[in-house]
Amino acid sequence: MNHPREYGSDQQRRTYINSHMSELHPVMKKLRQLMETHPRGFIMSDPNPIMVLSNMLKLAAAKKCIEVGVFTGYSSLAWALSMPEDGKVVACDISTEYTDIGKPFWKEAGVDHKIDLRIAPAVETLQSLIESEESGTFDFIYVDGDKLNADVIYELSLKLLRTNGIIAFDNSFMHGHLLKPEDEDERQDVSVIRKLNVKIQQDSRVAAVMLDVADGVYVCRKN
Ligand SMILES: C[S@@+](CC[C@H](N)C(=O)[O-])C[C@H]1O[C@@H](n2cnc3c(N)ncnc32)[C@H](O)[C@@H]1O
Repeated sequence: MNHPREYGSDQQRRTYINSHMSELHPVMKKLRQLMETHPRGFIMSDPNPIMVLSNMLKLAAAKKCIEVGVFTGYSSLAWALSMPEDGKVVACDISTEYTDIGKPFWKEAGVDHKIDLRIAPAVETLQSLIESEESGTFDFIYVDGDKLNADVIYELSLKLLRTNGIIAFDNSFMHGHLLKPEDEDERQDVSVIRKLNVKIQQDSRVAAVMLDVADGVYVCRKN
C-alpha cells in the first residue's frame, strides 16, 4: 500500500521549483522578456520542462530533433543550444508571422545553422521526412502544436525516431481539462489528447511517463 505523502501545495512547489532553476541562456531570457508583452506570448513553452528535456538531449548526445509548433522559436532555440555544431532541428510551423520574430534570436545565439524551419502543416513535413528515408534516425521529437492531428503525429514520429529516441508532448493536461471527468460537449482537441494519452499508456512500443511540470509533459521513449 502506498503511504500518503504531503509535498506542499501546488503553488508552494511551483514557487520553490522556479526559484531553483539554473539561469536560462541569455538569448532565451531575452526572447522570453520580449514575448511578455506579445498578445500570444502566454503560449510559449514553460522553461521548466524545456530545461528537463534539454538535459535529456545533452545526456543522449542528440543530433537530430524535430519540433512540431515553433511559434517564436523559444523551444527550438533550446534544442539547438543543446546539440553539437552538426546537430539539426527540423522545426515545423505554419506561421511565418510568428517564426519571423524568432529567427533573429536563433542568429544572435549562433545556432541558426542548426535550425531547418519548414513552413507547412507538420503532418506533411513528417511524411516528407519518411519519404526521404529518414525513418529511425531522430533522437528527439517535441510536439507543441496541431493538437487535432496529435495521434497521426505520434504514429509518424514513432517511425522517425530511433530505438530509445524520445517523443515529448506538451500540454498533456490540456490546460487542466484532462484532470477532470470527460464533458459531454468536450472540445475536439481535448478529446483527441484524452484518447491519445490512454493509447500511449497502453502502448507497448513506448515507455511513457507524464511529468507534473507546467501543463504536463508526456515523455515517451521508443522501445
Ligand atoms: C503553443 S505554440 C508553440 C510554442 C513553442 N513551442 C514555444 O516554445 O514558443 C503552437 C504553434 O503550433 C503552430 N501550429 C498550429 N498548427 C500547426 C500545424 N498543423 N503544423 C505545424 N505547426 C502548427 C502554431 O502556428 C503555433 O506557432
